[in-house]
Amino acid sequence: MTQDELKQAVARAAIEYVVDGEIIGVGTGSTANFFIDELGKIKSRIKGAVASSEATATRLRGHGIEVFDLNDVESISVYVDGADEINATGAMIKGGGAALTREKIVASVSGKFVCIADGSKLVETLGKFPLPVEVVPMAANAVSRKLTALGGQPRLRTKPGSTDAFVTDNGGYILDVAGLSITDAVALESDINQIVGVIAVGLFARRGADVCLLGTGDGVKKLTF
Ligand SMILES: O=C[C@H](O)[C@H](O)[C@H](O)COP(=O)(O)O
Repeated sequence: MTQDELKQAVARAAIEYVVDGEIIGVGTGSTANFFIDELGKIKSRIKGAVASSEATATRLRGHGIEVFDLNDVESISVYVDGADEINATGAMIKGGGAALTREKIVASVSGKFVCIADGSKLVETLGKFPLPVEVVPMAANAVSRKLTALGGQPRLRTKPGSTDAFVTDNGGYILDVAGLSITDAVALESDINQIVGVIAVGLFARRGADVCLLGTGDGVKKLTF
């Protein structure tokens, strides 16, 4: 199976977690897009969705799914999203698609986090994928120095084909931090959160996934944490 076929398989499997009549939290990225397309096929079963990015909101609306402002929602039963890396404890690196901050917010108010990923995302130790850190633009260099002191090699994310800084939905910049071998994800998440100027770090450790649907050549494997 191709990587897209694996992503589509886990997206289809995630429909099992949809609670009829409820508002569902929806992540961002290519795997989440397959899930949105599957949601579109059963949109009559749900009340609507809370999106983790403008791109996800646009795709949801394209399927005729109502998108709710999180401030107008009391609770979310299930949040479905991809990951850049996930380890055996359900801790993840996220933010490859620049949506880490809103993803973390929606995940934090959701009852169950269902991660959907192709098998290549399961790793023994987090950190081979550069860790995204969203920062207040004026603090980019100051935060970079602190991340270097933590042993990382931060690089400012730029727009494709440009040297201009990429700007997130929230008006932030992203530092992608390479060179980290993350053995204590909870501690590192807390340390980076403490750095003044950091908006959010793409380390989902304190609030990791509850379930991971992993697409492999042998079918969809379900990991629970
Ligand atoms: O910011 C984007 C999200 O964290 C994505 O879930 C993550 O980057 C994985 O994306 P994809 O499913 O495209 O590999």
